[in-house]
Amino acid sequence: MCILIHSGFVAEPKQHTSQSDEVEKGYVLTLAGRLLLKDSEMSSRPFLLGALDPVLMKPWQSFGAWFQNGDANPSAFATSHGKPFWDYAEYEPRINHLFNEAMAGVSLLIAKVMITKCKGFFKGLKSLVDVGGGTGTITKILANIFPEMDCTVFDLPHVVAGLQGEGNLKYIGGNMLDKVPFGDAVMLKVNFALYCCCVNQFLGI
Ligand SMILES: C[S@@+](CC[C@H](N)C(=O)[O-])C[C@H]1O[C@@H](n2cnc3c(N)ncnc32)[C@H](O)[C@@H]1O
Repeated sequence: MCILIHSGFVAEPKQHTSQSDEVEKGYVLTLAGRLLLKDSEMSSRPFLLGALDPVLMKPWQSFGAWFQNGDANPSAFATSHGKPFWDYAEYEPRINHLFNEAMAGVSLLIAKVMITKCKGFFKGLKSLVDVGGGTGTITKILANIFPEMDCTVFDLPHVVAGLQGEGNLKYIGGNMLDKVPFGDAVMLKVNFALYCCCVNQFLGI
């Protein structure tokens, strides 16, 4: 509880009992703490479950080997698992699903901040391509708000497999290293950094 209080997920308000001056101990969730609840509107739970999965934890133990010994792998993940993350996720449906859910969870918070703070940016655009757009959480919201804008979610084929676009939203599977279909605007987001900025904007932490 001390660690959770120190990191701002739980608070310990001072409560006085009515009869005496005795102080009762109690804990409440802070706004940040509520993001960890399963049923919270913008739950970060899938993101944490993803980050703490053994497959994604293992690379941290390979950092030493990756930095030293002239390791030519592109990442510590490849050192641990023999291939880069995206190639691994292509053949491991559990990891593909876990990762996509994690991204979709944090994307709701990102979308909320984008439409409250940056809505003006999208006004008047005829088309938009969300490169590396995952399962399209953010783009679906934008497509709804701007029905006149043609929206495309572009991601790896195994990520968008089986997803059906509707109205002004479509999905394209492909590798951005080969070909990116450019629109008026291209969104290319690094979720974690964006997420931290949004938490800061939204919750002030
Ligand atoms: C950090 S996630 C972003 C998720 C997404 N922005 C969202 O809101 O859910 C990065 C995304 O880039 C995709 N990606 C990685 N390499 C790619 C490539 N070469 N071509 C297309 N997409 C790629 C991944 O599949 C993943 O969905």
